[in-house]
Amino acid sequence: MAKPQGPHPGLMLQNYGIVLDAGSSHTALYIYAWPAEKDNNTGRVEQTHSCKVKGKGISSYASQPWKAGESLTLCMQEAEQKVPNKRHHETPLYLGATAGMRLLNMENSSASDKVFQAVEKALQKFPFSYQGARILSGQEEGAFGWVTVNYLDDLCSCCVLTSMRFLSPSQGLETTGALDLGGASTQISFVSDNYDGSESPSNSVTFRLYGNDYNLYTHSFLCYGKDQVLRLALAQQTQSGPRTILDPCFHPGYTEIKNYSVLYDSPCVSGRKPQGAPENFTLRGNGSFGQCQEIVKSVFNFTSCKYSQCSFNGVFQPLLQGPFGAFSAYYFVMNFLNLTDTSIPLDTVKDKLARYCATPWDEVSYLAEYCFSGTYILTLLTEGYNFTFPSSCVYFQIKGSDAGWTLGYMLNLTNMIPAEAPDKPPLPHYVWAVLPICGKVKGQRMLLNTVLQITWIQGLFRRTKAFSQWRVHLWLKDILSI
Ligand SMILES: Nc1ccn([C@@H]2O[C@H](COP(=O)(O)OP(=O)(O)O)[C@@H](O)[C@H]2O)c(=O)n1
Ligand SMILES: [Ca+2]
Repeated sequence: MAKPQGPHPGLMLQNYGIVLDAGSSHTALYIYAWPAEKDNNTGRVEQTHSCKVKGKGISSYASQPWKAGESLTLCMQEAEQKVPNKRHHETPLYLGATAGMRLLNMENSSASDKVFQAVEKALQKFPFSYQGARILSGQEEGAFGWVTVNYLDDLCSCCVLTSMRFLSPSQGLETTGALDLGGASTQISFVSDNYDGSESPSNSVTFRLYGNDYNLYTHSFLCYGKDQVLRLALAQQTQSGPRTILDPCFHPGYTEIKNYSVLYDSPCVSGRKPQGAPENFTLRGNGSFGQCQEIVKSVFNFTSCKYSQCSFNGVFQPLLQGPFGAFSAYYFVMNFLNLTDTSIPLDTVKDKLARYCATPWDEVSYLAEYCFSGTYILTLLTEGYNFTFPSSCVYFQIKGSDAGWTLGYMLNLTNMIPAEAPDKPPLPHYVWAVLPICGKVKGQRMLLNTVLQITWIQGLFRRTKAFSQWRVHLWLKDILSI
């Protein structure tokens, strides 16, 4: 179905918003734009530009905080070029930091404050409307990722419509879960019919969508991002303080000298450094997927669960309900390994990964960590969260690789999607629903022109004024592909 024609894009006055994603491994800047017209009922927020900040994440500048500010300059100058001059002053600028800064704040809160001061000083030099820099809670990170996933077009790139059913508004609209894998934390967020938020309320975020209450389940596992999990796995293997380890998660022929102090310099493993360990140890790869998976499994705790059911580490998780969009490192790693096709049987995926891990290092020769990361992702999904493949619809790409919490964060803070909401019935009389079965997208698209009105019920963000005014209108369009 053809999209509704608006005015010529060149004639349209655009609004802009800028979000800096200060992740544990690096910072990225995103520019979003949307039509400024009032009463515009086709308004969509689109990402118009992104810029990857050179160097590491801002938490890595703990001992030289001014450098954290400086590191942002080039991308900010680029943003000055990309946003038209006359819109600069009205363009809100946000910086949200995630698990890297969460860990630094736990470890050394004055260092974390200094990093924020430096970042703030640098950002305020630019002509945008600076709205603050802060650490997102894990819940916010998960919930905003979910908002983004459900806002983006082309949600169901791995789902085919195998059945259509009518849903009355009281039955609600099927939403897509969000899986975010970072370097230092990982988030899972989804709506499950079996979850009303009463069990483990700290995992619950309640939205009101079209007069329907949705209980979003969300959890962020700090230290379970892929870079920190690698530390956990290495800590597991070096508890006796050896000079050499034979690591099955690295390719045969791979060797690396690792420093004990550097490895154990993270709150995720602190206090576990073996007494009397030498300065360094040598990591030698032996490329065995099966053994690697055993090590990776050992970083999950499955023994205690005080709830009706848990994922791991005693964390409550309701029954999975899909489809799910997996982004950030899920996408980068699985795309690199050519394993994004979740319709292939799990054993085939494991065979492929086993072959990759067993490939000698001199044939791979760069990017040493993909065997480990692939093994971790597979283990996290199947053992940690209990996804079954190929029947669980998890798709590893959402419109490029830029999906993340940033768009959802901006939609919320600008209080606007669309601020100029049209007076439309909240739901059409019928809604097509998708059964999440993995496969190829075929055929035409249905236009679902729908307004999702989200009201934050729980006082998750009570402390900040902007959040207490949460009232976001989301247009979900084109979400169904048949
Ligand atoms: N092209 C890219 C970009 C990032 N990544 C990884 O994606 C993860 C992004 O994490 P992040 O910096 O957002 O960290 P968190 O603060 O979200 O935990 C890191 O592990 C990066 O190494 C990647 O594998 N390939
Ligand atoms: Ca991230």
